[in-house]
Amino acid sequence: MDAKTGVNKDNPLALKDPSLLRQANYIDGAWVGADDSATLDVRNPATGAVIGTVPKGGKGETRRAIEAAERALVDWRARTAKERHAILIRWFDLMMENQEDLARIMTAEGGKPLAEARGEIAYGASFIQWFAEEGKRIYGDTIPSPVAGRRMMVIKQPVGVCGAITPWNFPNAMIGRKAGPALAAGCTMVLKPASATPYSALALAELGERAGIPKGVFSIVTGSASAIGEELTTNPIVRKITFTGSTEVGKQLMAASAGTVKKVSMELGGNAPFIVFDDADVDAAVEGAIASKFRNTGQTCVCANRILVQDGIYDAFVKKLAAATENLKVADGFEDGSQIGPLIDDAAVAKVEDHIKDATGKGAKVLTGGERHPLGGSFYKPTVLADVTPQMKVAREETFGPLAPVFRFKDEAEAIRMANDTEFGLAAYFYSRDVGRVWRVGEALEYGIVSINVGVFSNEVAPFGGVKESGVGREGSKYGIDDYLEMKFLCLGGID
Ligand SMILES: O=CCCCC(=O)O
Repeated sequence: MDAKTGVNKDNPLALKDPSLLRQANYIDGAWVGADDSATLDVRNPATGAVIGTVPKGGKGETRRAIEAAERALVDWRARTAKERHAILIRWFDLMMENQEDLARIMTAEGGKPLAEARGEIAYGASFIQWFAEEGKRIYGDTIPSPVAGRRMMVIKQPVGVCGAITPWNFPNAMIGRKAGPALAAGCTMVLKPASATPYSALALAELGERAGIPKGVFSIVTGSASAIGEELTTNPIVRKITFTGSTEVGKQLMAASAGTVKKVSMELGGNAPFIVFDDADVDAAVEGAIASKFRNTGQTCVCANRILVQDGIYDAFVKKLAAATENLKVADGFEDGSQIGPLIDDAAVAKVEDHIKDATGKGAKVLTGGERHPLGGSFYKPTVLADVTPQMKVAREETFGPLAPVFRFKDEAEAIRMANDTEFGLAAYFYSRDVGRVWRVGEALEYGIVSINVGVFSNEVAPFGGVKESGVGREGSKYGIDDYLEMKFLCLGGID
């Protein structure tokens, strides 16, 4: 037993509170199996070992969760923001009190290095705390009427029942970022977590129940993505779909939601450029590139996907980047000091390999990595490629793995052209110490987020979201609650 954390190091899933590892669905305030008792295995990607099972739910279970959410909506939206705030703050407190157990569950099912997993729990919880407060600030408006004898007002009301689909790469934080604003606004939610990482979601439902979230307000259905997704997107009771995941699946969900004209929030794929100009602080840029590229083993929609470096500093930059990459510790997420964990599955490794093969076949050079890690399974060595060109697959597709391809550019105009030459528009990064360039490039990049001289920008107070095929809507920040509200215009006459 570790004296500091109280956790059994020989069995990392020997939790301080074992009842957080829930292997059932949470529907209408009850812990239940699938109707036909079918289950799905959940595996640890570091070892391939089965950790446990969860119900393989489908349309019927989802429909019941939606109907429960509709019943629960009546009372939940009628409560004061202050009452909802009290429950959400209890939920936040419980998440932070159980940070270590929640992080261990996340590392076991998603492979994320434990230090990063702890950080994600705090990040996910911060959305619950932030939106608990923002729920108290849902203001309306009055409008001076152009017609005598009338009064004009705008009020904001909860959208209603929301369907949420969350990814495996941030199995806690993406729930906080969706459920926080939804519940604070007075909406209810049915959530389908990724099949690879359901336990993080179920643990949050367990803590939500302890915090006093009423039955039906927040249900979780694990199981078949197609069946659950179909019910969520076609059931007319559901008024909003919120999704974080690939652009391909996002488009399918948007098309399916069109039949009942649901509101949608989509946080989709990226192809983030990371531009380093000649005038940058090269050491700071290398540090930022490592943080951005290798966060969550490169499996983040905002990870640098294309590193664009200006001619004058290209050689110095790639040398330093390769050296820093070589120093990263690849290990099981539970091992002390692990910085690069396993990829989520074999398909993810195959994509990295395909991008490297394509690039080296067209002239790119491997500076470090470029092969599977001796640990085996889905561990891959963090890799730096030099002499990468726009003709290679890595220029167009999101690798979603520990591969840093470094492109070369001549001047500012070329860098902007290369950076914007993609259908995606989520996050972009650049390093420069020229204040004029900072404004010019910041304004010219066609992205929802532009991070300047900073490698990791995410937090609960900032708006997160993309343009072009990277998505619709914003999460987090004072704007994030708007996606869960409808505006109503009240026009009052006949009172004078
Ligand atoms: O893959 C994208 C999830 C969001 C990451 C972040 O919030 O920084």
